[in-house]
Amino acid sequence: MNNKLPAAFLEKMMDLLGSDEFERFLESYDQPRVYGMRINTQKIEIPEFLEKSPFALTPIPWVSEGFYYEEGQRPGKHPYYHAGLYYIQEPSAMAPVELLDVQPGDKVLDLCAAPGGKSTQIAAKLKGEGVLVVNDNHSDRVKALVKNLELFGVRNAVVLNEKPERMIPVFRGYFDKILIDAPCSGEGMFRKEEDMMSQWQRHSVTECSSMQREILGQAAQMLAAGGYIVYSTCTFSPEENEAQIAELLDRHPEFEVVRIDRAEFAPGRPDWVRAPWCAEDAYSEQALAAVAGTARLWPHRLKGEGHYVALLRKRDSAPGEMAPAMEAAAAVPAAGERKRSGREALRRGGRAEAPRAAVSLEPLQAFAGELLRSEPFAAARLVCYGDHAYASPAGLPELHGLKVVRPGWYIGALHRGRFEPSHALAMGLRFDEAKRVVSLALGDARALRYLKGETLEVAEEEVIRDSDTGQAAKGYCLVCVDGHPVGWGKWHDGMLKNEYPPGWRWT
Ligand SMILES: C[S@@+](CC[C@H](N)C(=O)[O-])C[C@H]1O[C@@H](n2cnc3c(N)ncnc32)[C@H](O)[C@@H]1O
Repeated sequence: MNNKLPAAFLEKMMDLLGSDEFERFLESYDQPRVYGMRINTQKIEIPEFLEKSPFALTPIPWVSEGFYYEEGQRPGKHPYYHAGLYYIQEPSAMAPVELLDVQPGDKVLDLCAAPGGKSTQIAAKLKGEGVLVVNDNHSDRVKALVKNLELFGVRNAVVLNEKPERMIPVFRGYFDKILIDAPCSGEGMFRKEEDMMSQWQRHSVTECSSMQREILGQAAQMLAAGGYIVYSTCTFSPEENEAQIAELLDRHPEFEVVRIDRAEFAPGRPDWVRAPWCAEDAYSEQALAAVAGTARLWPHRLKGEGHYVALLRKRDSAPGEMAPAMEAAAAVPAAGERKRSGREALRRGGRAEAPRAAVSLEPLQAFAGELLRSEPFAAARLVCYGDHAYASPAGLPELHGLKVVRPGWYIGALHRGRFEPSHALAMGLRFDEAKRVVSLALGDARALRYLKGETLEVAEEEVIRDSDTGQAAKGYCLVCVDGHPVGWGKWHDGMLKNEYPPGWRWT
């Protein structure tokens, strides 16, 4: 494969790495690709997953939830995938979130988030506590981001489709942690996606560098004093990596590099911030020295495609720090007023209308009383956008004026006095949070038939329900496979009507 690599890329890597290391780097392109998956610890503990995993897994050293699986295994074709028990992710791409050290309760921004691999990793670390704002400026890519968050069962994420500069007035100084997984020239993707080679041109590095510079400066303004930014790329060029960090340090003296010390990772290369790749003498010596504390993941030094990661801290009393954005006033809609459809707006433009405090939540409350054992949205703020109800994480600033794709966990639709639960609600619940469940064993042929969208024969005694209250079998049931929710069904008279969304079906 290495004979397909762009000549200008090879020439540059030879200059940077020197002949010995360049040889090893080049040989890595002829090694077989490695494959990774990350266990969703929000849904299953690692030992339990390992015990029942149908895949041969070996740990990825730099991420506790990450495992290599073998070529030929197809984790995307398994009911556990449909239950959101793992995310398939390139192993070195798991490093940035690990280094961000997200804790439950943090307010975290994933600024360039689609399709959401790293967002799901952050969400698992938040364990449902705190606020996760995910954003991507590309409206089509945001759809995959929404789907992945729903599949993962994330309850506390807000999805935006915005230009970062428009987010600054809303989120100035708000976040504890920000991930910038920057758009880049993708040199670390050549082995995984050969198309990236044909797209790569020398000038794409220059274009990406100017985007990255802008995004870093914008993110810096949304971080609270004492907060952390992880900046990452899947490319090797110093213009997009060390030079970006050196420039940020010179422009924003309130930032410092936190040294990344992991045996598997190589240090950042201040000596590569030089002509002809980078402007000579453009950065202070102090900033250049600091970038040695950033990290490079090389495909010839570890089992992964390659990444660059920098961990930055904004000092506690940053000069000119603004007050954090104010929390929005509680906005639980009042009962009995008119509803309007925001669903269409979400579908067409990927964007919600402004919330309306006008929809009766009674049908939702009745559904929750009948079906839910726990109060999964108790800590959130219920908001209605048109006919659609969301549980919005508490502590969010007012989002007016922003392109909001999901203002929180999508709970369902309120139509003509009825409530239709969303697929996202099913995926965010646990087995023991529902009062009416149809639980299918992994080996039960009906599990696959459910995922294919078929109606199932289910005997009344198979509907697990609240025996204390003499609950009827008829109505919505949470369908689980091997104890993990996969969607809704509606039971009536020995049949389970399939509510699995068409776009999610097993094909
Ligand atoms: C490397 S990808 C992100 C991958 C993602 N973090 C993941 O793990 O799945 C970079 C993303 O940045 C988005 N992007 C490009 N320019 C942007 C900008 N100015 N603001 C926000 N997102 C941007 C692209 O649409 C792309 O989805």
